[in-house]
Amino acid sequence: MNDDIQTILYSEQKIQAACQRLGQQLTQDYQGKKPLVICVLKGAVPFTADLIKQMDLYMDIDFIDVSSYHGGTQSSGDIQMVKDIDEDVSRRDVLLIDDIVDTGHTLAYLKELLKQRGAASVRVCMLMDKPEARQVKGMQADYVGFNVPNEFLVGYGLDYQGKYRNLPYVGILKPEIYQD
Ligand SMILES: O=P(O)(O)OC[C@H]1O[C@H](OP(=O)(O)OP(=O)(O)O)[C@H](O)[C@@H]1O
Ligand code: HPA
Repeated sequence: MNDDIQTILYSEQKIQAACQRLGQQLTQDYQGKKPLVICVLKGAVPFTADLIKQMDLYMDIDFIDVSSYHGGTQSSGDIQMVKDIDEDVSRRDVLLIDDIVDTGHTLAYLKELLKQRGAASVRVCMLMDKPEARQVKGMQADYVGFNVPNEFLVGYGLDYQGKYRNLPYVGILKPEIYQD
């Protein structure tokens, strides 16, 4: 699997340092609160697992699964709910955790959903932001680990055709691996 990678952009060490920095900031900002942390499946699993260990807070954790990349490298823009959360979000301080904001369609859908359900506050923590790919104007995360170039990335949760999520780093695939 590692042989399929052309370039490593964010090493395991850099990612862990980002988790530590973000975790400290979140610990300060949510002091005295008990946020409902929502991990966006499947890509945010490694990031959520590492980030919450750096947050010195009481919290509830839930999971939501929405999908718009149907196997390839292009967002369809059509978001489908695959698995909803179990918790009631009304009057909760919600912290949404995802691996990447790219076109912004997923984030726009999730923010609207949580607002409609009556969350007291909704903040978003992303490991990566790809600003050049944005299609939904003004869609931003409140906390960001890295601003990334406009490339299709894999690893640390990010997949290509379901693979590479378990890489401990984020990188770019060799061109011959892509099939679309
Ligand atoms: O800003 P966008 O263009 O909407 O892209 C961002 C979303 O795409 C990926 O999820 P995906 O839908 O591929 O599901 P997955 O996490 O299960 O891979 C990623 O984890 C984000 O949730
Ligand atoms: O660059 C990416 N790689 C994998 N999945 C993604 N989902 C949005 N952007 C990406």
